[in-house]
Amino acid sequence: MLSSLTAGAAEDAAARLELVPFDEVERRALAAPPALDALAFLAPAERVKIIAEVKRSSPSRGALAAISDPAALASTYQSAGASTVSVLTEGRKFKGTLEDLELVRDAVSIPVLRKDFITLDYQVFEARAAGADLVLLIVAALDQAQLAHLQELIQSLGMTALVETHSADEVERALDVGASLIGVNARNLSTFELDRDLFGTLADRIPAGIVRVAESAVKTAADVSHYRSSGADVVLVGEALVTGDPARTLEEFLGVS
Ligand SMILES: O=C(O)c1ccccc1NCC(=O)[C@H](O)[C@H](O)COP(=O)(O)O
Repeated sequence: MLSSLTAGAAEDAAARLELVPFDEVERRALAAPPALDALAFLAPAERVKIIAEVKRSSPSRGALAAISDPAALASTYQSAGASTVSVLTEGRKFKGTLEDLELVRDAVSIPVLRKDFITLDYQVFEARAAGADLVLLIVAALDQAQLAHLQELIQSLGMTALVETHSADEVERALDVGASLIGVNARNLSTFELDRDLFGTLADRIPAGIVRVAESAVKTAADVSHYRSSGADVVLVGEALVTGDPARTLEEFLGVS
């Protein structure tokens, strides 16, 4: 599944490249207002921080929420205490768009993450042009040379890469390219199996000074608490927020010490 998602996202980017040539998207990226310092917003603190996701649909769960106004949802997240908003921009399975990201960018003053299947420089320039401060890099979708190159490109544009892992070997690969923000996704992106204990088994491999993000599979505040007690600085939540009352749910999750 991961390889088909990645191939589909690259195909869609190639179609957009026909409309907006590479040089133009690069020019827009370089002309965009500077990116926010996401690491400052996500730095370890006394309380857990939350990246709140705009998620309409997913391959594992199908349609989750209509979300006709992503900007309003993002504003709700910010008011309820989110430290960053994640926007799924993949269209085929997640029903997201880059326009969603632009709308969210204009609505909030906290960092915005482009969550997609990124393999191309073009997608990174698109992210910056749309106002993203962070870009997701999924280690399993990239070889080491691509990972190093994209991480460097993201940094050179003033953004931060959230480098996503799912095994000890992938954490090593993230460290090798100098990632400063490492996510452990509880979801196996090929089988969709969820393992809430995976973060705890990998957290010690991520040295102090690097921000640790536990991603996916949060249903209740007890799950946030579980990640926090296993060493998470930040927890990334999608489905539980968009399918419930986003403000109340987020406030409840942030109540975890
Ligand atoms: O969510 C999916 O089904 C999925 C399937 C394949 C690749 C990626 C997928 N999701 C992306 C994410 O990692 C999540 O949207 C994110 O971590 C939030 O997860 P959740 O809180 O469980 O909605």
